Amino acid sequence: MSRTVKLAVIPGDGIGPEVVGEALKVLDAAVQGGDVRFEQTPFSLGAARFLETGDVLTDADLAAIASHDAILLGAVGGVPGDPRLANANIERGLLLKLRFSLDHYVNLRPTVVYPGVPSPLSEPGDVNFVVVREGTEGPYVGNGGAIRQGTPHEIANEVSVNTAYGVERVVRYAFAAAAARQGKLTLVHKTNVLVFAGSLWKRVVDAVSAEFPDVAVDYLHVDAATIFLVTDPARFDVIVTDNLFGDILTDLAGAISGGIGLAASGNINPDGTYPSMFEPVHGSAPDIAGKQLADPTAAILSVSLMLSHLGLETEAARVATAVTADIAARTGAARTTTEVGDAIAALAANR
Ligand SMILES: NC(=O)C1=CN([C@@H]2O[C@H](COP(=O)(O)OP(=O)(O)OC[C@H]3O[C@@H](n4cnc5c(N)ncnc54)[C@H](O)[C@@H]3O)[C@@H](O)[C@H]2O)C=CC1
Ligand SMILES: CC(C)CC(=O)C(=O)O
Ligand SMILES: [Mg+2]
Repeated sequence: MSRTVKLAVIPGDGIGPEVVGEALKVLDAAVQGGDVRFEQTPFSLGAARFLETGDVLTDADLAAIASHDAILLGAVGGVPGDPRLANANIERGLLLKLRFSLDHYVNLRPTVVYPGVPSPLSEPGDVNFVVVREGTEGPYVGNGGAIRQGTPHEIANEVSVNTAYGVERVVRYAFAAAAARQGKLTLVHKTNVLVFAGSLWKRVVDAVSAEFPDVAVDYLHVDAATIFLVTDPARFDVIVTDNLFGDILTDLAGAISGGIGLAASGNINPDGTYPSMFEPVHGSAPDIAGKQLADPTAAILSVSLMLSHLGLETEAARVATAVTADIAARTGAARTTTEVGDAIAALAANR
């Protein structure tokens, strides 16, 4: 029986359109000749759209996106410091609004060191872990404000919101992920200083652990976690952490595993009430945009995560295998964004 998947595509800004173009090329190659068809709807959103129209994300945009089965996003955001974007708040008004409105409470960020990949680690070892980052709470909720702004007496607050409901559901997801993997869960927080939020996270992990007796639980303060991600990343299986720590740790995870151009992610609504959204971990990289210098592999691997989420495991594996083969064959010679996409698409089509 044939199946149609409605895919919302948000290429975004900077290198977003470049990497999404290659990711869609690989998606086409991976599903060609099969029973599943991706019906794509492009959405022009991001800094460029804001500068043109003044809109960031309208209610109509959100409703239209929500009516799809899945979302593929490149990256959004302009050149940091661009005064024309000072009041736009693209990241919060677009990216975070999508994550919050579509209840993407699991931000899933796997890290693997692929064979042959140049890693800055002297001994990368068996690096294969996944960060389960909370996606709808923490300091990113926009609960804050400033008084006496612009004066020497300014006070700016940015409150981290952690609810028992929000923490429990992501922790439960992380335990289930660990149980299905190597059976090890590491909570990363800063319980020694952020005592209220930290206490909640710790108590929830302790309580949920009773339901998963086969999962070994570990705890690290976030500063120590950055040490071990560099010196002993093989110790990690599943890391569960809040929105901010997860954001920071996963750029580091990208860097130790061959570069941010390889780091994929899924913003998951595990309940299936809303479409999940897949995107590379990286941003819009204005410094290299338009130069064919971006590595599209992270966006391509995000397509693999999307296919797997949609239950299309054969197609997901086809993309992942093509990426693995391409990475293993990399010689260090520079290739354009398009050349990398073409090579991986050819491998994904060759079966
Ligand atoms: N999910 C999203 O849409 C995100 C958006 N942003 C936004 O992106 C803009 C730029 O942010 P930055 O802090 O510079 O982070 P960034 O991730 O865009 O870039 C950091 C560094 O990584 C490099 N890089 C990123 N992706 C790459 C790729 N695929 N291949 C090769 N090199 C790559 C860039 O050239 C840059 O040197 C900002 O407006 C920021 O707010 C940042 C992070 C995530
Ligand atoms: C712009 C941020 C909200 C997004 C980000 O850096 C991320 O999700 O990794
Ligand atoms: Mg980030």
